[in-house]
Amino acid sequence: MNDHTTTTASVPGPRTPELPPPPERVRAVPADGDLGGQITQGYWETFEGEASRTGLVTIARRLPAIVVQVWGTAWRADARAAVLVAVLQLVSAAMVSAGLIASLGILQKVFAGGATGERIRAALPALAVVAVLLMLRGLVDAGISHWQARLGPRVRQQLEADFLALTSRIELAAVDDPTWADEVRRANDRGLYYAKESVNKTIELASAVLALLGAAGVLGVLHPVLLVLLLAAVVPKGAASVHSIRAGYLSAVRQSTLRRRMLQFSWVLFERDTAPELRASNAQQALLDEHRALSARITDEEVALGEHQSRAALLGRALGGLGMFATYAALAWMLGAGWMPLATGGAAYLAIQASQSALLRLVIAGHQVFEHALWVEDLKRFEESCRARLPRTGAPAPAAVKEIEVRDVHFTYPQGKQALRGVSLTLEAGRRYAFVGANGSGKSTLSRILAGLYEPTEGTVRWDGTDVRRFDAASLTGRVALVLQDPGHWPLSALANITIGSGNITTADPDRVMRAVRATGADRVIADLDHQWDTVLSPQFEGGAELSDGNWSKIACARALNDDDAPLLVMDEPTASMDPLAEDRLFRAVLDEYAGPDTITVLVSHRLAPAVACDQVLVFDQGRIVEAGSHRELIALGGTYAEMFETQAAAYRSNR
Ligand SMILES: Nc1ncnc2c1ncn2[C@@H]1O[C@H](COP(=O)(O)OP(=O)(O)OP(=O)(O)O)[C@@H](O)[C@H]1O
Repeated sequence: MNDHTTTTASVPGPRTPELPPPPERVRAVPADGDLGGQITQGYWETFEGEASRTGLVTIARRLPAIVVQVWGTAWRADARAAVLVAVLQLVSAAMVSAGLIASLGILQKVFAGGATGERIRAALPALAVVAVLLMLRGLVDAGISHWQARLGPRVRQQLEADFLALTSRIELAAVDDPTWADEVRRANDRGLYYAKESVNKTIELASAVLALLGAAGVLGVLHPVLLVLLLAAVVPKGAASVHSIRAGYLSAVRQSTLRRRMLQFSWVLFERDTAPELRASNAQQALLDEHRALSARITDEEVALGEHQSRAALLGRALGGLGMFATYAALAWMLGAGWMPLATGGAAYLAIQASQSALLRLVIAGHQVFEHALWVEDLKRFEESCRARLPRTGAPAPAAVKEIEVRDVHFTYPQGKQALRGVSLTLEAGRRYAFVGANGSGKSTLSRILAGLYEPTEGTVRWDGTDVRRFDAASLTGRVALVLQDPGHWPLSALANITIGSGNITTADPDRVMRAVRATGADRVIADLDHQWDTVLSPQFEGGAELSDGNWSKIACARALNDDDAPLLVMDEPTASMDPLAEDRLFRAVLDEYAGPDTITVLVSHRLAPAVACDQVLVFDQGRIVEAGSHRELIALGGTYAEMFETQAAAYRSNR
């Protein structure tokens, strides 16, 4: 036996500090002002800094890369629709410009000298061009709607698929990180939506630019001064819009933590999990008050933002109105002074109208693309950070293992809690191990490290001498059959709830499944369901069912045992909710039937009866293994294990 797993004397862990009595006044959530700081300071500061550094020039510089990214997604989603939408939008914009030029031709003919009939006849060809263009544009616009209707949903599907494929694979430690929790919500709620919308918005922007170039070109030819004056009319409005977008964006980022906290209060008020206890403890009012307090802070922020935006819009409009007044005044003055013939004046009026509407479209589209670009950037930054936290790739983990060596393993959670402080042990095939010890002593953490869900912060885990970091992470977890302390309640059929343990919800090996459900007692649970194997284990589906906690545990254990090729079986408190007979039956099945000569079996349990049957018991205390040996050896040692065992045994005896 390895010297790390022989009987050891108790090692004292770090001292737990004294707990002072609680204050009379309870704080259910961090005090006012702490929310933004304590919970999210890290990401908030970085992000806010980033947003405030993002000026118009930077955005304009980044825009091409974003457009390429967005259109790359559109291309992957539906290449034909993407090309057609883009081309048709551009054709439509070109038609608007051509229509304007033809309209000018009509005006010039109508205002020229000669008899009215002749003038009308002279204008007829241009009129015909306008009519044909209008008709064709109607057709082109119908084509755009048709292809956009195909493209939009497919882009959404592609974006969601990319996003979920990435976020569902990211290493588990990242999911524990509260910064990630904020970012993933923001990316899901905003980033995906805006990324999808930005496909259309970039087209609108391009078509507005073309329309403006056409109209402004005409205006510039008629009189360049008009062009300058027109700019003075539109720039203030545009600046006000951009300012409002920036303020809205920064406000949304500021509120994201607050909103998440408020949503948590909404959920506990109406979700099923908390519904019984909410009513039993009459906690509704207390939680409603907390919700109201958080909601009031969001309301204040929204009101302040709305007021700020409307002030900016008012200023933009006032200045823009002055600019527009100056443009028309200049036109009138030119006509009055005889600088411009009436026909050209009419054309100029048309061109001003067209330029104004194109400029307005440009401002709105630019406004939206700018807003969308910030969120798309945010989404892309988030996806990039996820890519950096994807589990490692490498050689496939071996199908069999004779010895797993854990050497001086330390582990600290992202929240800063040190859960393991130098754990060493050797696990051998064909042997059964029991992890026991106080709550919070690190048993589950080590189980998850053994299962490949976490990587040690320090130290190594070796499979037959090979550091597991050389193995592909997914292939390693695939070699471990695992029952978690808090197993997933999958809203899937009973059968899929069992086969999902090996990553599969479409096929089953009937003999293997039957053996697993018999071993755990899940056979009787499933037999009792209305649609047996096909019953969806969620009451939120019609015909679905809810199981008791103990019965859920039987399903979770069957899920792990169905994966009986796995050389490592880890069961973390599998029987915590089971009745004594079910527990006894499960442990017998695991230890006698499943813990074969090629399997390393690890049981984590507070009930010590199965520890007696294990080959080795490892006692955890404050992140360390303080005792290791067989049941007999540890009883003889008279340490923590002996005390725990005697206390439990005495409790059972005294109850007889
Ligand atoms: N996801 C997490 N994020 C941060 N800290 C965690 C996380 N999970 C566990 N911890 C902390 O790590 C320490 C070890 O927890 P662990 O769950 O490994 O203990 P355990 O021995 O399995 O306890 P129990 O007997 O109560 O199941 C505890 O202090 C716990 O609060």
